[in-house]
Amino acid sequence: MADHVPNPVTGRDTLHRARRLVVKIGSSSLTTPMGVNGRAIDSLVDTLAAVRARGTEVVLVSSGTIAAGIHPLGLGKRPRDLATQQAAAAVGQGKLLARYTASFARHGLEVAQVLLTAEDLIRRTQYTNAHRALNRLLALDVVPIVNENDTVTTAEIRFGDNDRLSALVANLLRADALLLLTDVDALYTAPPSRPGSRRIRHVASRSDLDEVLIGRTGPAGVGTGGMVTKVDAAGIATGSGIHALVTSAGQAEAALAGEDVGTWFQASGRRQSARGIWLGLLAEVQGRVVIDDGAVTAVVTNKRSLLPAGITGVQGRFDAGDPIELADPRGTVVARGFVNYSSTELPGMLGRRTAQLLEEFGPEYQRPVVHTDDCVRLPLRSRRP
Ligand SMILES: Nc1ncnc2c1ncn2[C@@H]1O[C@H](COP(=O)(O)OP(=O)(O)O)[C@@H](O)[C@H]1O
Ligand SMILES: N[C@@H](CCC(=O)OP(=O)(O)O)C(=O)O
Repeated sequence: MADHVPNPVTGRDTLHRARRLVVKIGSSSLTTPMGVNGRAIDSLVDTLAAVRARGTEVVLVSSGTIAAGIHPLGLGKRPRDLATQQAAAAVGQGKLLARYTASFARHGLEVAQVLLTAEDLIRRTQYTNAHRALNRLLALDVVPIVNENDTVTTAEIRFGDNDRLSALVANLLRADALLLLTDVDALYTAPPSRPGSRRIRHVASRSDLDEVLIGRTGPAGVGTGGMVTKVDAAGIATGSGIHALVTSAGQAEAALAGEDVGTWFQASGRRQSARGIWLGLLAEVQGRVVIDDGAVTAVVTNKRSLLPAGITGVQGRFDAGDPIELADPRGTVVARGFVNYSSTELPGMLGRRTAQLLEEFGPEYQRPVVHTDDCVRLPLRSRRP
C-alpha cells in the first residue's frame, strides 16, 4: 500500500497505452475565487491534446461549474442550498465550456458538452442513449466534456460529486483507466495537512486502506466529496475492471506518461452494469422491507420478484419508484430495488397472495413489490462483460 510496498505490480503504463481514458478534474484545480482559471485549463488541455495525438480517446469529466458561478453572481463562497447551487451551475457551465472550447480549438479539437443526471445512467433508455451519443462523439474525434446536470437534478436523485459519476462513465464506455485529478498529488495515509502523513503509491484492495484516514474536501473549499468520493470512485472503477489513478492536475502529464506519481488503484473485478452499481452502492434508499427466509431464497437465490406474501415489515417512508432495501429477519440487507408501492399502501398488502390482492384491490395490485429486473442482490458480485 504505502511507499514501503516491495515491487508492486503497478500497471501504470496502462495510462500510456490506453485506447480510451476517462479523465476527471475537480473544481479546486480549475477555478480561483475570481472564477474560471484559464491557465489551468490551457495546461490540462495541452496535456489531453497530446494524449489525443497519440491515438487515445479521451472523455473529460469536468467539475467547476458551481465554483465558476460564484464570482459572477457575487456570492462570495460556495452556496449551500440546492437552488443557488443550481443557479451558480447554470451560470458557471457556460463560462467553463466557453473556455474549454477556445482552449481545445488551439489544438484543432472540437469539444461537446454532455450533461448527465444519475437517471441517465440507470434507466435503460437514457443509458443506451448516453452510451450511443458518447461513442459517436468519440468516433467523430470530438472530446466530450461531461458534468452532472446540476441545474435540473434534485436532491433525491443526484450524484452530487463528479468522482463517482466519472467512475460510472468509465464503466459505461469500457475505458481502460480512470484518471482522477485534484489539488493534492496522491492519497495520503491521512489528510496531507497532518504532520507525518505519507503518500500511498499502490492500492490492491480496499482492505489496504483500513488504516488510512480519508478526509473531506481540501482548503480551497469548492470541492464536494474530498478524498472519500475519490476512493469510492476508484473502488467502483477497479471493481469493474478499470484501473484508477488519483493525482494532482499538475502531475497529469507525468501520470499519462505512466510515471510513478499519485496513487494507483489496481483493477480487480469484472464489468458491472452502471444501473446495478448505482442501485447497489450509490442510491440513497428511502426505506426498508423486512422479508422472511422463504422470500430471501426466492429473491436472492432464485432471482425471483418480491411478492407481498414474503414481507413481514415495512420501515421508513417511500413512494412507488423509490429505491429501498430488502432485509432478512436478522436485519442483514440482502438486496436493493425499486419498489412498486408506497410505504402507506404496502402494510395493507402484507402476507396476501396475488389472487387475494386481485380480488380485494384490483388488477393494478398484481405487480410484485420489487420486480426482479429492478433488484440487485448484495453484496454486488462481478459478472462477465
Ligand atoms: N487521506 C487523504 N489524502 C489526500 N487528500 C486528502 C485526504 N483526506 C482528505 N483529503 C483532502 O481531499 C482534498 C481533495 O478533494 P476535493 O477538495 O473534493 O477536490 P476536488 O475539487 O479536486 O474534487 C484534498 O485537498 C485534501 O485536503
Ligand atoms: N457538478 C459540480 C461538481 C461536483 C463535484 O464533484 O465537484 P468536485 O469535488 O470539485 O469534483 C460542478 O460542476 O460544480
